[in-house]
Amino acid sequence: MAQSRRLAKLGSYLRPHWQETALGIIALLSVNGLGVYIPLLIRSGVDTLSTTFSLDQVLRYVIIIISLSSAMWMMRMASRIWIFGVGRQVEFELKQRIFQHLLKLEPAYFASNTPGDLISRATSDVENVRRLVGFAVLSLANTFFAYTLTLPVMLSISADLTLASLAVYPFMFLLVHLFSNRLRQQQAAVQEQLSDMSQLIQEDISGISLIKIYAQEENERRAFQKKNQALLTANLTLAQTRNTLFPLIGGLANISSLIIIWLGTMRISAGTLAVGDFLALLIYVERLVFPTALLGFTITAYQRGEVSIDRLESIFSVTPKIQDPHDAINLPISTVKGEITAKNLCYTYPGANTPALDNLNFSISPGEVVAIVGAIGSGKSTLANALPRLLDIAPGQLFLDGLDITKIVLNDLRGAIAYVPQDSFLFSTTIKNNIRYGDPVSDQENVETAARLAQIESEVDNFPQKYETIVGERGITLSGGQRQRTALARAMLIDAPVLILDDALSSVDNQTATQILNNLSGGTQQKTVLFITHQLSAAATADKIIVLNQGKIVQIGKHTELIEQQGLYRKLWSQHQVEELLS
Ligand SMILES: Nc1ncnc2c1ncn2[C@@H]1O[C@H](COP(=O)(O)OP(=O)(O)OP(=O)(O)O)[C@@H](O)[C@H]1O
Repeated sequence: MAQSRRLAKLGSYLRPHWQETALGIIALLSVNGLGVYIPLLIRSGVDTLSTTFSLDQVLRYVIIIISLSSAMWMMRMASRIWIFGVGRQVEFELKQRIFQHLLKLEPAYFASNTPGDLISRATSDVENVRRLVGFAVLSLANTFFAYTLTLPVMLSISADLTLASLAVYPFMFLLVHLFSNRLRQQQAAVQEQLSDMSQLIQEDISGISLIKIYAQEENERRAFQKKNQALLTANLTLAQTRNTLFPLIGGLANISSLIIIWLGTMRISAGTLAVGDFLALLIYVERLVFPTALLGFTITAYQRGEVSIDRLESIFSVTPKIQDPHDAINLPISTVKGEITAKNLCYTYPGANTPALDNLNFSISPGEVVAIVGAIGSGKSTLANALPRLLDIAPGQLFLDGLDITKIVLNDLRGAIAYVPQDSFLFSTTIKNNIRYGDPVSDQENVETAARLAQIESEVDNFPQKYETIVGERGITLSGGQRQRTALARAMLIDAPVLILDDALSSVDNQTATQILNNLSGGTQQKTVLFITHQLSAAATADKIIVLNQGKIVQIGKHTELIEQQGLYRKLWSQHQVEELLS
């Protein structure tokens, strides 16, 4: 990103907090104003007292200087509170923005952007921007005021001494300039390595059982060591650059103090410089040493923040592909009948060579129970994901109640569909909250009814905490079948006119599956059900079966019709019967 655009972004982060930022900067200005005034007071005190010494005078100077120094200290505190506070606010808002933005993006985005990388951006990159907005802004403003206010006064006291003491500064700025590009690149490398490592940790923790089953601990350990080593190398390279630059800056800044002491004392002994002027100059040079020595840290914080701005903006710049069109049509759930039509429906995954859905045409009447069968990878889940627009389907191909799904308000479309995906994901909360996820205010009775329809009720009753049992990370871990039926109960709780089950009964035994299907047909007279399954005995009970092969519909019909035809369904059915006999 170009420097000007980065600055514009930085400005946009600060704009909502301009008042606190302005107050902080005014406070810094006052700090530096007092920082210039106090040495002048000391000079006048020294000059006065060296001619007419009196204890009263000393006391007066001491009280004034202590009061002004206290005011300066309070102003410095206030500047830190305001500016660091803005940093924290910006951090909060960025995290909020990232999360909200991610929620708007389609699942395909998360297939190509790993959770580890996104987590690292939402944490350590946001942290870097906080330091840029807080520490770097404060430090840069402070350095700027220190120079612009102090230098004119120094020059007015002794131009040649001031210029002599500043002789080292061009070298200092040259150094900073030479190092800044290198620092930015090395900082970016550290951030990348950190993301890589977060991703590996995240993936390994999710796949821990697999690692153990395949005895890959050693390989994973080595892979981690490699990433960790790369991070260490990147951090050390960066530290090396910083450790070269910072002491060089600090050393050069100290040289300017030495120049003042050396030349100043010579002038005092020659009688061409007053002691008060010498003291004031020395204090000023010392005052400049700190912000100058800090310049290295400030620049690092600034550049680190810039790299992170780029990394965050690359998330914000992704526009959600699936969103409401400007002329979106409302479809209140109570009016939905559940008629589904596909006209030449095609879908190709980004980067794939062949379509996952290839010219599908079908029509499903309201209340129909339709089974979708076919070999692995034939496009069944893709079809299930297309209807609630989890995929970016082109307009004019898929219709609900005759309305193009891409024209329907997304929330209305999704509200009309209850969906049980292939992986029965549960949140780490109570069973009750998992079941009523789609309707969080639903009462206990509804939750229990849904659990009964999904055949999970008796098992939940056996848990000590029943529906309050926490599942997942810090609670009971459910079996695959229990997870599936909890996910099924979640879909059953919503009174949606369309129900999509993507292989949602694969982990339950035949008897339970049949019972659930009976509940489904009994309780869903008016629901349109799309039912993906590998269990052909379940498919046989459907009103209609759609047979997919390599993304194409190869057969549509009732079970009794399809087994009469030569074709894929008859082949699958024969295989199924052999499996039934063997089991
Ligand atoms: N995110 C993706 N990116 C690219 N290709 C994908 C993606 N998801 C699925 N595919 C491909 O699309 C085709 C259809 O996949 P889909 O998951 O719809 O099959 P399926 O019939 O549901 O299979 P299964 O019975 O195993 O669930 C497959 O060739 C698959 O490799």
